[in-house]
Amino acid sequence: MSEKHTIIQVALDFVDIHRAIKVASEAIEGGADWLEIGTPLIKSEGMNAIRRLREIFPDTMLVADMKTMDAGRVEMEMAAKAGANIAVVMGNAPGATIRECVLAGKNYGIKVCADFMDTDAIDERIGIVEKCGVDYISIHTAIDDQMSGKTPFNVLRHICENAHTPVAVAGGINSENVVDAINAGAQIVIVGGYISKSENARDAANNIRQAVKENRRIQTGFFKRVTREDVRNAFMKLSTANISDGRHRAKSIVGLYPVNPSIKLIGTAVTVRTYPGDWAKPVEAIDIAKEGDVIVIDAGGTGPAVWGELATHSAIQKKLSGLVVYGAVRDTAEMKQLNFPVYTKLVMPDAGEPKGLGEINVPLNISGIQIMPGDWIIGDEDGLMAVPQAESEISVNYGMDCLEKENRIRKEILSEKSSLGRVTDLLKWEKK
Ligand SMILES: O=C(CO)[C@H](O)[C@H](O)COP(=O)(O)O
Repeated sequence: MSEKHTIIQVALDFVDIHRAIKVASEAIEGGADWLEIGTPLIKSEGMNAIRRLREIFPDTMLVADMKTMDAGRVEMEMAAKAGANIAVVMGNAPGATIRECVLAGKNYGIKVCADFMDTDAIDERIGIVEKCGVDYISIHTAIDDQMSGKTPFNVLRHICENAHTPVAVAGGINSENVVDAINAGAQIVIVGGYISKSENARDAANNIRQAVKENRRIQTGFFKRVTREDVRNAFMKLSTANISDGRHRAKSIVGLYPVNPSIKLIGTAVTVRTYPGDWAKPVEAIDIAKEGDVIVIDAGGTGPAVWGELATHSAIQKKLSGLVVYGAVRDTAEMKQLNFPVYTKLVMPDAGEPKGLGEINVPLNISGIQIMPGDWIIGDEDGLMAVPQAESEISVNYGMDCLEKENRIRKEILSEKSSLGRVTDLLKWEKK
């Protein structure tokens, strides 16, 4: 490996070989060096994925991300015989397994990379795998850990300074933070989602190449893990469908409809439980709420109205983000004119009385969905989602992952004049 040339390894984390081949071709055109047959692809297609990529890319270095934990010999042998140049064993696999991988690697002519994910006593472990004779080590933040904001960078520099083996880095590398990887001393950058989910994987690979060459951050709106401070901006990019998909088809709040369907609602909940038609607590809540909050009212799912034009003006004065009412509102013409996002069960002209019953900032349950004060409420033309405050980062990051994957699939459907079924090989994945 030349000292100056940073290796760009594209991780093909697909379940379908056809999509992996498309991205691999684009990425190589864009300047990627090595192709990684990702673990999902290996699990889905087996060693045939390596054989197929070897046929198409006879001269490219192929890395089989076997993530071996046991039976090192047979797994390295399989990868080598299928055409891989490098195979991956987990850095925290038993020492005996690492040794077997290295011996098998020598026997079958492939290199071995030890992959470290969320490893305790990492210096000690690296000492062990180096003693066993691995050829590379990788410092890796698992995709699932990335979703709560973790990155590989906190240990990377220390490892690069102390390891005796070339260091690779993986885990959310993109055209902005790849510079941090290089500056920390990584010799191989493993890039998965930033390239494989890009609508144009060629340009994405090229961006990584340019960023590395010029030691420059190339801004990207996607493929970045969001931290708590950026959650609101990230929710702006997501649809309620993305949010639901990202949390394993999480259920939405049903039975409420947007007064202004084209205006998105995003904010943190100030909750109100009141008696049907009693608008005292809803109006008091406006004064308690802070900028960016959404008032969520459970008024028993029935009329009379607990909210109207004057309350809407008041909420706008306080810079609130919207209103959700399990009950009734009125003055919807003004709400539309004022562009205030409102979701309600009912609309009716008759208001109730301000009796002062009920409570502010108590847990609510609307259509089976629990809403706590401070939870995120997101509404769009498809409906309403409530995201628990503690899950906001994870929810946004998995939602972004769904959005990014859909962007790539849409591009494949349009550019190939194809269909969702054909692009994703749907028949193969139907339940048997
Ligand atoms: O091995 C992997 C997951 O275990 C990925 O290939 C690796 O994390 C790179 O993907 P990304 O850049 O999307 O994190």
